[in-house]
Amino acid sequence: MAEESGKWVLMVTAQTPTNIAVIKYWGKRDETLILPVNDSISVTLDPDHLCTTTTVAVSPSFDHDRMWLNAKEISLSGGRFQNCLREIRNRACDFEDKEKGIKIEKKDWEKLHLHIASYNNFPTAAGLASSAAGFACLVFALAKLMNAKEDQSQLSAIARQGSGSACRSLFGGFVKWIMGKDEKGSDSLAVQLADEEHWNDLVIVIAVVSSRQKETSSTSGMRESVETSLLLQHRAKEVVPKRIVQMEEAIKNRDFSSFAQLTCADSNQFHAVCLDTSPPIFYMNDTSHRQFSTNMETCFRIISCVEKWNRSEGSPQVAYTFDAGPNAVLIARNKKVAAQLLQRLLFIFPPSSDTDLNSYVIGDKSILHDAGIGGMKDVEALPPPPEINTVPAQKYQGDVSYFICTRPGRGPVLFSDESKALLNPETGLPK
Ligand SMILES: Nc1ncnc2c1ncn2[C@@H]1O[C@H](COP(=O)(O)OP(=O)(O)OP(=O)(O)O)[C@@H](O)[C@H]1O
Ligand SMILES: C[C@@](O)(CCOP(=O)(O)OP(=O)(O)O)CC(=O)O
Repeated sequence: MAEESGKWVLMVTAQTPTNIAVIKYWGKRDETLILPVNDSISVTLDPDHLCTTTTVAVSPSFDHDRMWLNAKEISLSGGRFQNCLREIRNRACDFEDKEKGIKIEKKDWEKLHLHIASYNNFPTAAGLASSAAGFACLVFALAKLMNAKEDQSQLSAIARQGSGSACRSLFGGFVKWIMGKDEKGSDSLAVQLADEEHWNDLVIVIAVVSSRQKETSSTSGMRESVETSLLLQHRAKEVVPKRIVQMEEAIKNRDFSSFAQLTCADSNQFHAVCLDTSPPIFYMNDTSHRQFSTNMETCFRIISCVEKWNRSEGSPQVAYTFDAGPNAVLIARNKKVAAQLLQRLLFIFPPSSDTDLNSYVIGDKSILHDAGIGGMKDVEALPPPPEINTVPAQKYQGDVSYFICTRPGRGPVLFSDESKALLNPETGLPK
């Protein structure tokens, strides 16, 4: 290490996207290494709207590893954090910055402690894949800090040990997590199927029905499904392998009909597996009982709205998918369809009277503009969707918390601009 070893703090800041699975990962064959029972495929979401930013720092003046998540100090003692830290430290290489007088040899990384600060710009642990963006960002940033030479796929195999779905957040666009065969997990990693430009017509609207923490975590939910659901075994062995081939083909050919049909069917089967679990798991609800029926009904209303519209058009316009929570991720075939979708959603789920439209529809505001909606007057004037045949068409004001308009997005990036760092460059403590 450099002579004036107490003086310096070396930092790296990175930003990493979340992802939404269109062929779901549900079930592990190895709990510690996080090896799945089937391949999965996801779409990376635009980090401009949903992302994690993480700063990692190292300094001889730090006396133990520390982490702050969303400005609160959290423990790093959990096995998943420890596994990621150990794997990255094993791959650390020599580093030198002559200007700053910093020299770290491979063997020094073992002894040096880390400070980590991370911020999710969306709700944590609410079924919006915070663990995916979070662990991907941690591993990506640490790999850069420690000068590791691994490529993105090799890094994905480390992020996987933090949270399975995290391995898919190491790439932008369309990503496949190959389940692999190796007992040690060396071949269970993510690969990019196509980048974010490949199918840039797609628009994604997320209906945030609840941002509360869920009752059954994905980790324990899938463990219970592996132990008790026969449908899960059938799904992993017979259904998913065929769907993976079809989904890869649909993505390659930008075949929206096939993409939508597979996405909806796979989401529905994942929730069917949850219901087939003993005791059954209902993810389309909320931890609070008062909200239970409302959230459940909201999910079914969204599914029914999309199903009816798709049927009336004769071919799918929108795909829906739900992870381990009640939030609907809706993928529209293009911007025009997305504007029509938003009109339908705002007709059925107008904001409560005390909610401002600007905070009710966030993310890419151009979709609101394309839908011809500039204010509450335009929302009130929306006609009922023509395919709805109940007269008068029902409205469910306040049943959705807010909508996020986004699109397929890029993979992790590094920030060279120090103003983006979450740690103070002098002290290594949160800013
Ligand atoms: N930015 C982050 N950096 C590191 N770890 C994070 C970060 N954000 C979340 N996590 C970890 O992920 C956990 C939350 O994961 P969990 O699977 O419960 O929720 P989720 O990922 O938001 O939802 P889901 O995976 O069902 O979509 C947190 O308790 C924390 O351990
Ligand atoms: C429903 C899912 O979102 C499940 C995600 O599970 P996690 O990756 O959060 O689980 P662990 O590996 O135990 O951390 C489907 C998916 O993302 O493929």
